[in-house]
Amino acid sequence: MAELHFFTGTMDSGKSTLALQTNHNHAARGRVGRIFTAHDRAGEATLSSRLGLTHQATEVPADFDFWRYVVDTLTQGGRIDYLICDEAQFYTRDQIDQLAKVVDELQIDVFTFGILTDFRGSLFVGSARLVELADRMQTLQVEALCWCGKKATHNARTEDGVMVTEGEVIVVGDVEGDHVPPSDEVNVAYEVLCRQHHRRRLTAARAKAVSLAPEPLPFG
Ligand SMILES: Nc1ncnc2c1ncn2[C@@H]1O[C@H](COP(=O)(O)OP(=O)(O)O)[C@@H](O)[C@H]1O
Ligand SMILES: Cc1cn([C@H]2C[C@H](O)[C@@H](COP(=O)(O)O)O2)c(=O)[nH]c1=O
Repeated sequence: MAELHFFTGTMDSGKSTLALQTNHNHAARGRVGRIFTAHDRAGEATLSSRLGLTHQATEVPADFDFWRYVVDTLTQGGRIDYLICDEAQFYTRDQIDQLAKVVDELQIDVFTFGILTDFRGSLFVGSARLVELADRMQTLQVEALCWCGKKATHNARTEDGVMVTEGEVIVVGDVEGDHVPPSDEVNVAYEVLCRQHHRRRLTAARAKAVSLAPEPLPFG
């Protein structure tokens, strides 16, 4: 029986790596798949892992119809055994419904990968629908960690180093690294945090600044 799988975890938990590994293992056994992604950091129509692997993919804009794509391919004599769908948090509700229909009506396995919640801690549209429809939902085993050492559960967004909770939902970016933008641009980055530190807006940099601040003198 074909199934709709949803693999989830915070940013930097290995989802894209697993997507590429899943494709590799199925392709190695002669199965024929198609790879999709949306707004990957590496650019359009690319599925990229931080471990260095990349693969050409089909970009999924909001008006892309998975059902039509698969039916058209099969009608033209093509073969599809499975779909790999990365950055699935960005897919629309309709697109997730189409993926479920592909599984049920065409017996094609669908493997989706994505983060659950946005920088505010709210479910992404695509992920919410996957939670509702997936046959299997699995959280990645390699846990990303908050600066305090606890399991990270939230994806914080920073602008010039300051955590923000308002703005556009979709802003492509990476967990903090060496990237330094031109001085006239806002430096948007992400940092994974535990719930408590996300709630308190306590990023690693702010925690460090607070711990280095001199103690106030006691009043006599
Ligand atoms: N230099 C490195 N050495 C070893 N592992 C790394 C390195 N950089 C990133 N990783 C690992 O790569 C994984 C992130 O890969 P990726 O598939 O891009 O994550 P996601 O798609 O979930 O954002 C994490 O498990 C992280 O530990
Ligand atoms: C939290 C959050 C993230 N994004 C973007 C940032 C990255 O480009 C992707 C996540 O990619 P990853 O492979 O899981 O690291 O999503 C966003 O647009 N909005 C957000 O709120």
